[in-house]
Amino acid sequence: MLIGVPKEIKNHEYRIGLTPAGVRELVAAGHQVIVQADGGTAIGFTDELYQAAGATIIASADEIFATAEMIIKVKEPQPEECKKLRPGQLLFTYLHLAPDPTQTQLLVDSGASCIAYETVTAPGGGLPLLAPMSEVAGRMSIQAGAHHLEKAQGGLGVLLGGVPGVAPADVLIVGGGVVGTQAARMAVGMGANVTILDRSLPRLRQLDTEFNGRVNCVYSTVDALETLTAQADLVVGAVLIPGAAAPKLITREMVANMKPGAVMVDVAIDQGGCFETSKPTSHQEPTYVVDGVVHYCVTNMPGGVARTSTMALTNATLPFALQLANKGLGAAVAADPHLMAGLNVHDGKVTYQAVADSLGYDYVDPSTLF
Ligand SMILES: NC(=O)C1=CN([C@@H]2O[C@H](COP(=O)(O)OP(=O)(O)OC[C@H]3O[C@@H](n4cnc5c(N)ncnc54)[C@H](O)[C@@H]3O)[C@@H](O)[C@H]2O)C=CC1
Ligand SMILES: CC(=O)C(=O)O
Ligand SMILES: [Mg+2]
Repeated sequence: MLIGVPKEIKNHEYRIGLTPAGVRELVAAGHQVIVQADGGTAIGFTDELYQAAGATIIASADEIFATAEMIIKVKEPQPEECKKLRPGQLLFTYLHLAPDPTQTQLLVDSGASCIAYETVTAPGGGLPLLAPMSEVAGRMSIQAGAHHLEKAQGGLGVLLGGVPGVAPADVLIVGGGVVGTQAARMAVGMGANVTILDRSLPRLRQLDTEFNGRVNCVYSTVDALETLTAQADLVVGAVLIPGAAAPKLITREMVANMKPGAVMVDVAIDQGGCFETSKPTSHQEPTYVVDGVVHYCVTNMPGGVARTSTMALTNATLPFALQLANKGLGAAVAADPHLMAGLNVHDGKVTYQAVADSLGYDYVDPSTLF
């Protein structure tokens, strides 16, 4: 198969769809890979490294989109990229369609087959292609939160761990999945007083055991959210209903009752955000203030540590990219229901239930198509 890897064009997005090591695996399996010039240069993956791995370097994104049978990317295609997609072409990347009607319509119109990393599933549960970036974003959420709590960044002027004689900061993490767990690990490591809210009791039991009582594990209710947001110095939004728009759990009134200078990091912003006051921001201008509370809502947080993230992402996507390249879309998804779960749009149809429900499309069950 001819596989194309364009350079990412989202704001401050330096990740790339494949590492040179990933290219080498695909080439060894008999495939051809074309990579856009300078696609990975910013993170030390030079054109020479891609060539040494067996890729051909192509100057323009236009040529890659015009010729490749499968496009491997990182971020959801921007409108100019959506318009380059063709019927029968395969797109393998993050999509986050439920909160994004414009992109969804452009992908439907393109006639391409679009697999969303974030809805591919695993036999033991979980989301194997979302997990590595959730690990990164969870860890970064505390780093970003700590930074923006500094006075010069508009924050309250609080040190997460406190010092002997001064109590540590209160960190509230809403959602105890991959992002929430990694955020808790970092916050505990920095000495904060950490509370995780989740709606799943089995998950709260696991977290209680994992953190050996060092983290408060609390069932998520409106009451708990109201009380704990008012006390918090840093709130991390980390809930997910796979493929669907995030529920707005923290209301505008709750934000108004928070301490001025407190910081909220809404990691769930790529699914629309779980705070009523959230709106997407970029690495260039990551924060804004509502009712005195600093909001950090960067939709591509892992792009900030793009070298680590590119390696972590390729580790997870490569086995699926190989299946798709070796077998072609139809045979690959027919053989693997977990990969089929990733198919969000195919040949002008919406093939993921939560996206169809969120945006008012007819849902077409992909298992009826292959
Ligand atoms: N902004 C960014 O750059 C990035 C964003 N993300 C996003 O972070 C979010 C979280 O991802 P993961 O941790 O991987 O998901 P996950 O599925 O591992 O965890 C989500 C958790 O939320 C809990 N939950 C669901 N509804 C809830 C509710 N009403 N109240 C309390 N808890 C609830 C679930 O029980 C689950 O434990 C996703 O939207 C993901 O796309 C992930 C990576 C990067
Ligand atoms: C998951 C996601 O949105 C990201 O890595 O940017
Ligand atoms: Mg995102």
